[in-house]
Amino acid sequence: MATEQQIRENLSQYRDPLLKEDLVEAKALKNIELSDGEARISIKLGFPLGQYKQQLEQDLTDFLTKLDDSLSYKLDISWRVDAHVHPAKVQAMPNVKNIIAVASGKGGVGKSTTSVNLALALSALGANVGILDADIYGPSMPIMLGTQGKNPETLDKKSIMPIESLGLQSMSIGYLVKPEQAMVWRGPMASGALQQLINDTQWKDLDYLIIDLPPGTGDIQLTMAQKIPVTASVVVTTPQDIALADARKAVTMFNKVSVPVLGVVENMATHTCSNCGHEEHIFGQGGGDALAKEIGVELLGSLPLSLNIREQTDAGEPTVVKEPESEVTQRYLDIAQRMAAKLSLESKDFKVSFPSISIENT
Ligand SMILES: Nc1ncnc2c1ncn2[C@@H]1O[C@H](COP(=O)(O)OP(=O)(O)OP(=O)(O)O)[C@@H](O)[C@H]1O
Repeated sequence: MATEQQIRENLSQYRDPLLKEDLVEAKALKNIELSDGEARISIKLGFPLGQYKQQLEQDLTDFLTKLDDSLSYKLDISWRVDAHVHPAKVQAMPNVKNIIAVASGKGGVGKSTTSVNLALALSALGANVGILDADIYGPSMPIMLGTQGKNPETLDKKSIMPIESLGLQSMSIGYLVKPEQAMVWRGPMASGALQQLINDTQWKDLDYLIIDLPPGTGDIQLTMAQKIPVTASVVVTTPQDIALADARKAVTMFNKVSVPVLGVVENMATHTCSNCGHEEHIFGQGGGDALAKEIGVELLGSLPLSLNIREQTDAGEPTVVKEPESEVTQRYLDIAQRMAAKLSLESKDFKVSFPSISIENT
């Protein structure tokens, strides 16, 4: 007769492909109940599951049945995103469980396009997501989300409400000032404006806030990574060597301020012919993979150079919403899920129950 302990042991032999560890080790196993030849197993994961829930249910049932077919298995799989803060950053942001900064070593690699599609992908998986356009000098979020000309409401003359569209909450300096106005701001003023934008926005119950950082690894980026309670980061790169060298700088910057790097996303890795759909590695194969290995981070995934991505995102309907069934959307979903799964394991010993904000009077 099988015991609870045996089922736990069998379960611990299953390595989850997203977490890259077993579910017992990942503290996802919540309960096992045995009665009348049936094992009821409840599992709770720390990231949005989307379609993965059905797949995991099937894979686990098959796996457990193979090891012991004297029982039938009933799986109850659920998820909830936990709030994580880096141990060094004591103060979390109200209503925001996790902040993910998206960076690139240099401009024009498609960081904003990637940020917005990943934010939409996380939302499609079931999470509550916000996006903050931190590119003071070249805000692109209003165009990408089709929210140009919108003005955020203020409640009490201090806090501002995010703009909601396509299921995302968003905030951008582009909603508040004319582009020429911000262009003349110097470094400290730009950092100050940004910080105000971050502190004064009334986000509503976010699982993830994606911050689209300005390109580069200078003072603004460093200040932000230090002053904002960033939980983790993602680096976007293109396969060209020069971009790879710059991407390395971005990873080094996050290491310096002890922000975990969830991985690298390789953008414009291949070219998809808009006539025949043929995919070619125009910059050579495996750049992102090599970089990831060299600096010890994961390659979360690659996106092709595709006319659709450019046209859809630049027209305010990013690919993930415009073509939810497309192969490109599937890639964004896979990357988003890998990213969220990895984040669920970060500083798991430092989990805080949400909300937990400490206010000190000095
Ligand atoms: N995978 C892709 N395929 C085709 N075009 C892309 C892809 N990713 C981004 N682009 C296009 O490249 C241009 C630059 O992209 P984006 O603004 O996202 O880059 P960025 O790195 O955020 O730039 P910046 O450094 O100026 O903030 C945009 O016109 C965008 O539509």
